[in-house]
Amino acid sequence: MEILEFNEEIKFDEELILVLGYFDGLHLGHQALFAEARKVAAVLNLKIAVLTFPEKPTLTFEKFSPDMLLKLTSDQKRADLFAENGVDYLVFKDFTSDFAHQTSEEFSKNVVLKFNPKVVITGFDYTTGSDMQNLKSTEDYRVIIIPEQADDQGKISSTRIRKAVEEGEIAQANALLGYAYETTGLVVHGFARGRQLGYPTANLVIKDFIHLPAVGVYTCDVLFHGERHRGFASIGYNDTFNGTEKTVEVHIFDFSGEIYGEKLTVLWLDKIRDMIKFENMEQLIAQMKEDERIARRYRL
Ligand SMILES: Cc1cc2nc3c(=O)[nH]c(=O)nc-3n(C[C@H](O)[C@H](O)[C@H](O)COP(=O)(O)O)c2cc1C
Ligand SMILES: Nc1ncnc2c1ncn2[C@@H]1O[C@H](COP(=O)(O)OP(=O)(O)O)[C@@H](O)[C@H]1O
Repeated sequence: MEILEFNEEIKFDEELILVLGYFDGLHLGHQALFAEARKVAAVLNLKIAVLTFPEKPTLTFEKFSPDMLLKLTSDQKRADLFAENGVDYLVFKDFTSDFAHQTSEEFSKNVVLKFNPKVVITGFDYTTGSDMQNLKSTEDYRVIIIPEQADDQGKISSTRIRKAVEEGEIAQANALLGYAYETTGLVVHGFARGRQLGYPTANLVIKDFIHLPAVGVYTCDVLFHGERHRGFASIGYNDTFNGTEKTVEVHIFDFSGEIYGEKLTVLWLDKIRDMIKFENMEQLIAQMKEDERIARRYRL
């Protein structure tokens, strides 16, 4: 997959299938667009381009709050997901006022046609231009609009997934994403208490602007040095020790070694319980033993 910046000069000579959207999380609803794109691309023997934005378009329209920068995936994971979904050209455009204020006709001429598309694929609620129209087929390209993808609770949406993640409903979030929600961080030093508990934990500092699961204890898998290990993790304030800072910590089962400075990816699988403020360390250890049984038993 090639990653490109959309600018005045961009022009594809080959014909393409163009997919349009922001795609936070690339969830099952989004994946339906790419499934269609792959189908059409195979029939027409064309490559797939996606035009997307580095940040959410809402930044251009609404009063800023730092939450608006939070995403379901890191930029790296998002690029990986586009590649897994069959995208050949990932093209980024800053969603500026000028871009937003184009009419749909201008959008078609200044943006869509630069991709030389045979077919353009969007979601049912994707509108273009200041006139907020659905994109329409022209002499140059055919537009396919993918209908709403839903489950028994309604539309599959990034909003629903964000809510599930932030409420700790990880299994639900994963079901809507079609993959395990993940967080990548750098292993840094904590208070060196974990080893006393019998469960050394890699404390993660997270540099990406992403939604974190709710405070609690989770079953997880950990990607580390190209291998996948089962573990359990805690997100919270270490209440038993009167902690004041929120930490993300993970213990990897059947592993020992110094891993400071390493990058780990935690795949959140299921919530085990809420955080508890225990009377003493022994109670915490007893509970963690029970948590370990649950986490080890969890089957994907
Ligand atoms: C699976 C798991 C469950 C945990 N549950 C709790 C808990 O219920 N209450 C609590 O205060 N701390 C809990 N912790 C956090 C421990 O307090 C923390 O890992 C320990 O203080 C080590 O901190 P350190 O890495 O800074 O040394 C849990 C940690 C893990 C890995
Ligand atoms: N099974 C394991 N899972 C996670 N980290 C481990 C494991 N075994 C050893 N470690 C190492 O121990 C460190 C955690 O020890 P801990 O006592 O919790 O101290 P601190 O929280 O100060 O780092 C990790 O950062 C890692 O380098």
